[in-house]
Amino acid sequence: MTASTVQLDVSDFLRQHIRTVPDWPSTGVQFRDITPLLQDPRVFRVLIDAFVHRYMAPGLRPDVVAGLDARGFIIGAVVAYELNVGFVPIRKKGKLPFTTVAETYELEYGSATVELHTDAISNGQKVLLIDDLIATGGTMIAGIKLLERLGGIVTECAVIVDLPELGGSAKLAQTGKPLFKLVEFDGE
Ligand SMILES: O=P(O)(O)OC[C@H]1O[C@H](OP(=O)(O)OP(=O)(O)O)[C@H](O)[C@@H]1O
Ligand SMILES: Nc1ncnc2[nH]cnc12
Repeated sequence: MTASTVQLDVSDFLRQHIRTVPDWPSTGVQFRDITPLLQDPRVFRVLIDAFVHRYMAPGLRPDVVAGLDARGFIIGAVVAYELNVGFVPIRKKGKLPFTTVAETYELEYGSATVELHTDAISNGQKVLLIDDLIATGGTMIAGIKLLERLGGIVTECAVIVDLPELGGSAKLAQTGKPLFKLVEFDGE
């Protein structure tokens, strides 16, 4: 069995546990809800292990994991713990108490600002940036900008779900940052 065959099986398995909610939070949005992936301990373990196995490899092992508010925290923190590296939260505006750097970006349904503590990253640290999903790519690219403003090197971005129709993964590819994704929803 080839490695790509194994990855496809995991992808199909995880896809079955993602719920699609039509017209939420607004008309026309097909919301991909990852909470069922977390509810069943067996599924949650398959999900986390898919990330951990990849990033345990010496060439891909980060110095730190950064997670995007809020669903990126759920998986990012567990992956960091399993890799025995630290975890850094990138939060929505107004939540971090210390001095911050900030980036504003557009979403599929609105706009947002994310912030990072100025002492969260050391110069030259290799960072794995994790979120649950990439849609337009605004959140992920804002996260990369924040981490790199502090001297971090974002070696890879990782998500559970890619929505390629919304253009985010193509936009991210233009930045030269690799994207690791487990499930894709395209035109469904
Ligand atoms: O690629 P983009 O178009 O930027 O969209 C992706 C982002 O949107 C969702 O978060 P949301 O802002 O809804 O916040 P939440 O995690 O707090 O629900 C999702 O969890 C990603 O962070
Ligand atoms: N369609 C979608 N489903 C879940 N999270 C999202 N974030 C942005 N677009 C989304």
